[in-house]
Amino acid sequence: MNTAAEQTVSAKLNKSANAFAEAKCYIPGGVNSPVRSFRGVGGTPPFIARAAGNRLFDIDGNEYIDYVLSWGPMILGHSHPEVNRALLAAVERGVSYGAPTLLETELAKLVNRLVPSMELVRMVNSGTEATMSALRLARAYTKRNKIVKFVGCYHGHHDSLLVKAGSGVATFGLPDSPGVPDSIASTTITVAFNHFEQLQEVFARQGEDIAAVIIEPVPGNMGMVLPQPGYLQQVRELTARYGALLIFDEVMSGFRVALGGAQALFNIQPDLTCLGKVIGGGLPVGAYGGRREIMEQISPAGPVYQAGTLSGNPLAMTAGITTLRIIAEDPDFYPTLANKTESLTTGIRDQAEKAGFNLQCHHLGAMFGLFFSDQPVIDYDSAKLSDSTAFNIFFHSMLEQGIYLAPSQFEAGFMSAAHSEADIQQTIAASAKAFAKLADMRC
Ligand SMILES: Cc1ncc(COP(=O)(O)O)c(C=O)c1O
Ligand SMILES: NCC(=O)CCC(=O)O
Repeated sequence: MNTAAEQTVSAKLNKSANAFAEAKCYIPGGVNSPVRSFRGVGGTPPFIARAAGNRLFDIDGNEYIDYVLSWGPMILGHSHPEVNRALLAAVERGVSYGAPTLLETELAKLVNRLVPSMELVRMVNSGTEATMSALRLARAYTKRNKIVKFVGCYHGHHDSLLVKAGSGVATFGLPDSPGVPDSIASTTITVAFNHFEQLQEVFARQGEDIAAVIIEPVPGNMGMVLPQPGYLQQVRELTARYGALLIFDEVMSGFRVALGGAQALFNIQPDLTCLGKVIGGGLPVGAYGGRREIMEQISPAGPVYQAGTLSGNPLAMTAGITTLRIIAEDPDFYPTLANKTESLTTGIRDQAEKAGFNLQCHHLGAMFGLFFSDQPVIDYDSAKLSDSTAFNIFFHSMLEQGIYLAPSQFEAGFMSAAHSEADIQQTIAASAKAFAKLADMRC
């Protein structure tokens, strides 16, 4: 699909291409999550053999500076020695018990300390489970059925929220997924992010029926988009006025835009919060939590059922505890990450400008987004206006030069503690070459 850049990459990915072909014989599309397939940008995804620090190593012997970081979790970098040591020791004690452990309380306490709005915390195995369970709880607590979500926000792949979703759904240009019953989709109302008047209108018409508004406070699944000043506060006030719960989906922004997540940064207290990614330190963990009185509705404290054979798994808790302790201990951890992210995005934007391209660069904490657009990007409609062909060519040129970005314009990028100044300069230099290639192709 893509050009010379892609063919050069493919030549370096012979083993991966064969592995991908074989995987497709046994796994739908050859992947266990669609966003890994490179369907949006074309070409062969490198099959990864191992990872260390900020590097990925594929089975063809190529090495990449990684800005995907397993889609966000690896904030300390891959194979962090302290996390690995803790995990190896945990393996020796047995990998799962299906019975209470001290580790679960320890992680819940840590989360409560870092995100105080989460007075009670329930561990699950993924971000999807966290948002799915939070919606059920919100519906039960308010005795209302309708949910409001924002176009281009992604909250996982369960029925209620697979409506006008971002991430892979946006990348592949899918309308709402087949298999989601109309009866469920029709309980989900969608409005544009950053357009408070739309939310106001919805509440004016149906406010008494709305159980919850679920929002990515800093969306990262339509590319990375920033909330307009005061917007999240307005959403908070409106939901409170109508007795609807405000659910912050901080699966991506949690422990990433700041230690306490977007809610700490913008000083907003949601009723419920969903976490995932960083909280598991690379193992499968999600969590939801919030006001005690609401969370006490969850079984067995209350009647709302939610369960999990592997929930609170000792390995996952160990990786999460070790990661959160490390990031919480060092007061310079987030300022350093934020500076690195800013210097990366500023450097890339400067190179784009030199080559005559308009690039919208967003960053907050250790999260960033790049749009090939001369318009401000504030919502899904403006994100869609960006030039995806230019992005695809840029993406493949960067990959060829050993820089691993998310394979879609509708995804965010991530910085880790393991990225050095030299890596950032190498990435900026690679971007200069990628823009030069794009400029050549334009002529
Ligand atoms: C904001 C947000 N919520 C929920 C999810 C779903 O998490 P998971 O993929 O762990 O199910 C994701 C990522 O996939 C996400 O970015
Ligand atoms: N931004 C989208 C994700 O993080 C999802 C990853 C996946 O579904 O594999």
